[in-house]
Amino acid sequence: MKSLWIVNGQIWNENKEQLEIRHVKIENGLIAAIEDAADGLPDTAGQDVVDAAGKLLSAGLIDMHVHLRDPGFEHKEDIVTGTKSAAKGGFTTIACMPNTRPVTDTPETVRYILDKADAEGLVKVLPYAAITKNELGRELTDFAALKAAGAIGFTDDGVGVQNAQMMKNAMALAASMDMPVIAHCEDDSLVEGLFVSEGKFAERNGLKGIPNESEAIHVGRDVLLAESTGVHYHVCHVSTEQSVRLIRLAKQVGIKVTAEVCPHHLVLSDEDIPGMDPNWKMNPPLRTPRDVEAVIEGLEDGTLDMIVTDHAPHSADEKARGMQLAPFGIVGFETAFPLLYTKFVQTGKWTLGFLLKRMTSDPARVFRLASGRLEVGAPADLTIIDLEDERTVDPQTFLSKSNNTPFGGWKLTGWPVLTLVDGAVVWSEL
Ligand SMILES: NC(=O)N[C@@H](CC(=O)O)C(=O)O
Ligand SMILES: [Zn+2]
Ligand SMILES: [Zn+2]
Repeated sequence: MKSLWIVNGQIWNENKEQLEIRHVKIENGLIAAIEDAADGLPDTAGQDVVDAAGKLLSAGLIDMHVHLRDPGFEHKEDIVTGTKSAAKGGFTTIACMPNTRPVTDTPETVRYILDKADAEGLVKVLPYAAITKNELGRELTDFAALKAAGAIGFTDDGVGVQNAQMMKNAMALAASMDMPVIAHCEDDSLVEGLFVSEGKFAERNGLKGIPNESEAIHVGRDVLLAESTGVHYHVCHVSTEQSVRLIRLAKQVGIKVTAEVCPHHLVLSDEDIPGMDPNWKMNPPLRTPRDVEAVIEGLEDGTLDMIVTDHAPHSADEKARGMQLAPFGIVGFETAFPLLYTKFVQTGKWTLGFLLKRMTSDPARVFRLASGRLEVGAPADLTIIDLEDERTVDPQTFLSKSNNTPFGGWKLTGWPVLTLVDGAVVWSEL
């Protein structure tokens, strides 16, 4: 079988904290060799070659929180368009949420997702299964059967598990089978009917806002339940200062908790919302500038382990219903890396290595994935990114079926140009 060489790529050296030019050889879907460019070009006669000169070569990005909407909401997205959109964004592994129709609460639906992703998807798809049947919070799903079918964890993302005993039972059962519980933290009684955060935007518009405690109350409850059950507990889309504080404390006392944060919660606050525009409506809502500072700090000190997009496509019709009635959620794959690169790396706040770590090896570490590292023997899941390329975000060009984003018109730098999964090019504009 032919090998593939990616020559002249710039690879981040974690120890030296700098980019170095390397030639990477791919064989049988794995990284077979990484050679120093100082030794000259390798002999590539008869083999495939991609020239990555002047560009970053990274382990493929990993996104542990996405909505592919398949089965059931294919007017928003499906496994083909969702994985295309992910590939274009530089992602090679994504984990999809179970708030589908039917809810991913049976082995059949888990297998449907895995089979379709295998046959038609462009990137690796890891399905989560629901904690409770139909995500209604009343009755646990069949964890053992769902795990056997290939689910990688349990979550009712989209809604919080309201009942503490239900959550405790779920955690105890998940712990007994070495599976994580992933939580959308939201106390319904504090949120009912509200759609923006407490803060300046709500005040200016005469709206009652969602209080920060609605999220943090669940985080506090759940870290205690994680402590008593010993489960690996993972907190979804952390957005408040209080949640960061609770997770930090929980980690300090050795509770097995991990957490994620979304690009929009790192970059936007409620004060940036331009008006009653549903493309700025997502759950959790954009919080105050103080919360934005806190989640950035949390990500920097490792309290928050990884960045996830929470890619949440909704159709133009659904988003046209106005701020109050439109569904929560924004798409994320095709802007995540350039957004964060522009806002945090180009400004000198983070190193490139830090951003890459939080989007590759950290999610891989937390969820024990084989990919996420650019090293010999690892799967050749790779992304080439043009760090000089500046483009204006045009939602109409998204490969996602949906274009609900607040970032339209933003000038961003650092666009993925080629994505490989198991050594095969799944998307390229090189
Ligand atoms: N994040 C969102 O605003 N929406 C998500 C649900 C979720 O992630 O909780 C969705 O499914 O649309
Ligand atoms: Zn959620
Ligand atoms: Zn979600």
